[in-house]
Amino acid sequence: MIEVRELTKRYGKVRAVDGLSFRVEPGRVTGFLGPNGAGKSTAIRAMVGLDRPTSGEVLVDGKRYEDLPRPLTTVGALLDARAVHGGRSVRGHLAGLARSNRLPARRVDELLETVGLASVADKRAKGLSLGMSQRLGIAAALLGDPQTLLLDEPVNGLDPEGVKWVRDLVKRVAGEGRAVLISSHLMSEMALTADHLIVIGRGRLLADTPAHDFITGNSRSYVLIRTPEPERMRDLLAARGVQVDHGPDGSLEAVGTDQKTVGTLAAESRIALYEVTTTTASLEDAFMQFTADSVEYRAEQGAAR
Ligand SMILES: Nc1ncnc2c1ncn2[C@@H]1O[C@H](COP(=O)(O)OP(=O)(O)OP(=O)(O)O)[C@@H](O)[C@H]1O
Repeated sequence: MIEVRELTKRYGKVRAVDGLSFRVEPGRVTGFLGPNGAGKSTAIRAMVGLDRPTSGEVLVDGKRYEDLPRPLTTVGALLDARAVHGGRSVRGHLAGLARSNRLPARRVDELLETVGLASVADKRAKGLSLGMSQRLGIAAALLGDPQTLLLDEPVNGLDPEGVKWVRDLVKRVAGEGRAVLISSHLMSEMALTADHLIVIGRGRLLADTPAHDFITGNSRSYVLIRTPEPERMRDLLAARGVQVDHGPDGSLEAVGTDQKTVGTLAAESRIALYEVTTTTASLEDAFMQFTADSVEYRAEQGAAR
């Protein structure tokens, strides 16, 4: 479990992270979202002691990273997949990490199998494709069998099979009662993977909420109706207090009702229906809506100063 407490990190005049507080709880996958430059990587680096906070702190299982006796057995992280010693082989890279962290050497071959790199174990780590480097980085993060896993953009460069592999892996790891934080710009993937979301913008916390609530709270679901008699249909729904907007191509968008109600009303009034579809927004829609609002809000705040 990770506890971020009032974390601030400044680079010169830039507040990369600004008074950020949240927890990464065990037993679930927490998605870490934010527009480019929001401060996600900086926050993750601070969690594993690679960046010293300007103020505030991060606790991993109640301790600061630098006070952990054997950090890799507590928290594993994938930050920059390309940051490996190029001259070493894939196996050599993991074996070196295992040795310096007093971890059993047999873990290395186990993990090479787990992440699907056994066949390239003797290749130079530098020659790996981005996707394979990501797998190697994930293997390194898992080496100490940690209770907390931090993955910064782990599916970057992976093919669809690799993306699914990461999704299944993090779900399994969280299912074992571990804490997982994963950042990604692939919203469709986050929607399939994350149980909980932390959304940040300009270094500040914007949302800390179950993924499902974030999507329903920041998007509009409606019943799309196509009929040759849109005006009559609209009046019927409006008379029952349903908000009806005009969609593209003469369609109607009814908010706060369902397909059954629409179908029954139309049948009772002998109105033909060509289409009745419930439309729910995606995480991507919700994220765009949510961050657009926050950008506007921040711009106004900035102007008021
Ligand atoms: N080492 C550094 N020196 C100076 N500025 C930095 C440094 N690292 C990050 N920044 C700045 O801090 C801000 C946050 O960057 P960070 O990489 O943490 O964001 P991010 O949310 O991970 O972005 P992305 O989604 O693009 O990866 C940016 O304005 C960035 O330019």
